[in-house]
Parts: sequence; structure tokens; C-alpha cells
Amino acid sequence: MAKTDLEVHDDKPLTIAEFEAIAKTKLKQQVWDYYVSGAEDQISIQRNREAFTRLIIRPRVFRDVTKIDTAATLFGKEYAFPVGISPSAYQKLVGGDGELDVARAATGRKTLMILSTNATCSCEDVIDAAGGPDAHFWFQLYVSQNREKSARLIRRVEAAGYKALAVTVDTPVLGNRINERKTQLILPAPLSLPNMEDTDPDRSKKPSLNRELLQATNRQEADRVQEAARERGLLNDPSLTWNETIPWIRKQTSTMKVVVKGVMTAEDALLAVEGGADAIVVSNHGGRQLDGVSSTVEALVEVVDAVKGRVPVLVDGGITRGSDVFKCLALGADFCLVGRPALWGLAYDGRRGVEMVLDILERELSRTMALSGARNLQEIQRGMLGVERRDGFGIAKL
Ligand SMILES: Cc1cc2nc3c(=O)[nH]c(=O)nc-3n(C[C@H](O)[C@H](O)[C@H](O)COP(=O)(O)O)c2cc1C
Ligand SMILES: CC(C)CC(=O)C(=O)O
Repeated sequence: MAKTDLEVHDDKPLTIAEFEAIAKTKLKQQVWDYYVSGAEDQISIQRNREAFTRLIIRPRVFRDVTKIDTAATLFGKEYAFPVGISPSAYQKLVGGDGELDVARAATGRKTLMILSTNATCSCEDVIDAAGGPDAHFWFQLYVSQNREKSARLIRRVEAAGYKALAVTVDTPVLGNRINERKTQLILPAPLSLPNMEDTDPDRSKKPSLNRELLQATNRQEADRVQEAARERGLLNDPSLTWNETIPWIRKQTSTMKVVVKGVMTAEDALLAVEGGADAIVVSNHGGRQLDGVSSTVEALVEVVDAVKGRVPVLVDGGITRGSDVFKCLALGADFCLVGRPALWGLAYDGRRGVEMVLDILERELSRTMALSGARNLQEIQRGMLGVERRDGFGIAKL
């Protein structure tokens, strides 16, 4: 049907929710299920989103907001705005060149990308796509039961030019993902995981041992899979501890910062700082690990208060609006990350789609800042937020 003069909107998605709706129509059911799902009853996924709606912005006005500066610095590197991309596995399943397109988009928009251990592109190719080590990307590390293998991977990503290791601490075993158990994810043949050493030539035809373990319906089966995996060093090591693991990782690298991803309590945040972590990512793994935990913005408050500025605090989970980013920063986060929104952009149109998603978040954040009277990130203060009073009427300041 021909467009009328009044129809100026050219059907480009304008919100992250619209990108998600389009991704749902483009992705195969099994892939969609894998990306969108969380664990068990998906309460924490829902909570991640709902918590943002409970936070109410208290805007300041008449503050000369002609110029809005969204620049954010992490480990001495300035990024154009405080929204980077969380690590997520198997991005070639989503579309385009997978991780390469995400890397190009992150560099194009001058922001941070964290590459998953379970990437479908090699860590070297991703840095090349990003234009070299100036990109200041981080690598997400799952520590394997075979430490020599993890040590080799750390040396490899350091040589490739990654600036930090984001060690995921919330996945000693996989969460109970019902969708994945019903429709198992098997990486189709040409795809592989080039950052993981696996000697099994038929690997791509089988579910991963992580996933076989998830399928085990009784203890004997689980023990059998665990034993097979231990021999090949293919599972995340469930024996990691604060005392042992960070010092061990530190010994393997002389240049990379060590970031812990997946902290949800003040207690663990303190252990992370005392144990020498260089930054913390407050994350519940997008609700895919332990269901029933709080939203990440709720956890952010206690983590920020415990850390007291000693190391940067990042947060991810349920961020789909620039105003969500504003709320995280007001609560004291230094930087935000998005997981699924980047994947919806990738499904929409490869690199361009991811850039569009980042642009939406940047524009929405800038506009929220202007409308709230914050000219730069330092001016976004906790006092700009409130919550609805439960014991009366009005807004309680945070
Ligand atoms: C499909 C998918 C795969 C993921 N894979 C990884 C991974 O390999 N390593 C990791 O640390 N986190 C992984 N995550 C968690 C993300 O890094 C991030 O914490 C989460 O997606 C943030 O929530 P959001 O998707 O609501 O933005 C994955 C998340 C999704 C949705
Ligand atoms: C291979 C998986 C452990 C990747 C992951 O973290 C996830 O699916 O959430």
C-alpha cells in the first residue's frame, strides 16, 4: 500500500521492545527460546524489569541543559556513553557475523563489548573486527575444571589484546532452564566455539556437556555426565572460591584487570573487593541462573553501599530504556550492560541493528538527563530517585 504524506515513520523500530518483537518473528523457535528464557518460573527476569517501574525519577529543572555529556570512564578508557554489551553465547545463531558484528557495532559507537568464552568467533577475530586493541574490550571467562586449559585461554586473550577478564561467578552449574530442557540447543554443524579447546570432532552434533548435565533427571545420570566432563575438562569448575580463584587468575595475567560478574549481595561484594577484584558486575545472569533472586537494581543498592567507590560497579539485567540506565547510575552504578537487547539488534540487521539499539539507549539516556537536569553522569544523583510510599501517599526519597 502506498504511503501517504502523513506517514513519515519508515517502520524502523524505535524502542528495544519493538526490536524484541521483530527478533521473535525472525529467529527459529529453538533459538528464540534459548535467548529469551530464564530459569524455572522466570520470576527474576520479570523482577529485573518490574524493579525499574518502581523507581520514580525526581527531575530538576531550569538548569541549562544545552549540552549533555554522557562520556564514562572505566579503567582509564573513555567510552562515549555508559552502556556496553554483556557477554552472551553463540551469537552467530542470532544472525549476521555474530560476535564480529557486535564488535563492529560496539567500536562504531565507542563502547565496551565483553566477549563470551562460548563465542562462535575467535577472540582474535573479534579484536580484529573491532579495529585492534584500542577497542578496550573485555573477555568473559568461565573457569574450566582443567586449569591448564583456562590458563592457556587467559594467555591467549591477553595476547589478543583484551583489557580485562570478567570472571562469571554465578554459574557453578547451569540454572534450571525448562525451555532448554524441552528443546535442547545443539550448535548446527558449521558453527563452533573457537575459544574452547575440545578434542571431540563430533562436538557440534551434540549438546554440550553442560546441557547434558541440565537434562539429567537423577543423581546417577548427573554423576555420569559430570565424570565424563571432568575427564575432558569441559565443565565450569564448581569448586571456585574467593580465597583461591582470584589470586590464581591474577597469577595468569600481568596486564588484564580482573572483574567479577554475577555478584548479588553486599557480603560477596566486600569479599570481591577484599580479594582484589578490580570491578564488580552486579548481575543475575539475565534471570537464567538462580530463579527467585532479587532484581539486579535492588541488589545494586547494597553492593554500591558496601563497595563505597573502591572499585567500579557495573550492572546488567532487564535494561531496555535509557531511563533504566539513568536509574542505575542514580543508584551509584558506574556503567551498565545489556545482553538480550544487543541480540535483538543483531537479529534485526547485524551490525547496523546493534548500532541502532545502542543509539536508542544513548538518545533515551541523553533525553532523560536533559529532562532531569543532569548535564553529565556525575550530576545523576540518588536524590533524583524515589519509590512510592507503601505506608501513606507520595514518594519516599531514596
Ligand atoms: C542467551 C544468553 C547467553 C548468555 N551467555 C552468557 C555467557 O556466555 N557468559 C556470561 O557470563 N553471561 C552470559 N549471559 C548473561 C549476560 O551476560 C547478562 O548477564 C544478561 O543477559 C543481562 O540481562 P539482559 O539480557 O536482561 O540484559 C547470557 C545471557 C543470555 C540471554
Ligand atoms: C554456555 C552457557 C553456560 C552460556 C550461558 O551463560 C548462558 O546460556 O546463559
